Amino acid sequence: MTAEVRPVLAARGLTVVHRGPDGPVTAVRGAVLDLVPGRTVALTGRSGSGKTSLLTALGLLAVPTAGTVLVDGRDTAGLSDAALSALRRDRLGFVFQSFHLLPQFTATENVALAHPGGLRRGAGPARLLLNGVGLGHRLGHRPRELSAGEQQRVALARALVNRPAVLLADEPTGNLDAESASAVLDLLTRSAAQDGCAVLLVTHSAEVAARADRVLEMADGVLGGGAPPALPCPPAHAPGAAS
Ligand SMILES: Nc1ncnc2c1ncn2[C@@H]1O[C@H](COP(=O)(O)OP(=O)(O)OP(=O)(O)O)[C@@H](O)[C@H]1O
Repeated sequence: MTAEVRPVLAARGLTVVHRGPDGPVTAVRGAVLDLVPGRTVALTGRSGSGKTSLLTALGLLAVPTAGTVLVDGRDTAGLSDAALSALRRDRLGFVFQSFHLLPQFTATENVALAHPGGLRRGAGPARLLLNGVGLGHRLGHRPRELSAGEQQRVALARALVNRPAVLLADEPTGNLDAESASAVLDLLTRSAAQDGCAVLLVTHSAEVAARADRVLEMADGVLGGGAPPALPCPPAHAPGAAS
């Protein structure tokens, strides 16, 4: 019998309406979603279907128009900006389409700065993660001295260095060749399997989606269902695992 696993991040009736120049645009319509420790969910859908809007609301970066996001079973509606930012820092990791790396810092420093121990204590873990995504030879490069795909991998390493409970990644393999994409996917699936991280990744690639435990499709703001996870329950040490 499979033990029930509590979601670390959940959406209930999540609706996002943008105010566009020509009037409101409903980007997400009542999404319901559970992300559980140790599982990877791929989110697919055509351009403009609402994937980034959903990710942004799930990541507590924008207040939804309706519905709510729960972190560790706790409703985040009405939390102060400080409380939301603490939840983002302590529980969530992000990889955005634009990487938001700090231009004056090296690859190692960009990753280490996101480590709870700061630059000094984070440098070792940062180097390990950068090696894991094939950037061991670019540790001292600043963002402008890196290709787009290399910057994307630095952003992924930065998102993982504080061992987040949830990783939200917007097309983390979008700029990568097959070999680099495979290294990134290995790192993501390893983070899920070993650290119990719940991963949600937006992708246009059928190959990437095939490596996820579950695939969900968005169409015109509606989040469709997907095949249930094929894997057995996540590791016993994962937070939130029911006894
Ligand atoms: N800030 C905004 N103001 C107005 N409309 C917006 C805003 N952001 C997104 N939209 C609209 O909301 C819809 C969903 O956009 P979103 O970026 O979430 O789609 P997406 O599925 O991530 O697309 P892509 O695959 O191209 O990145 C689109 O029609 C878009 O034009």
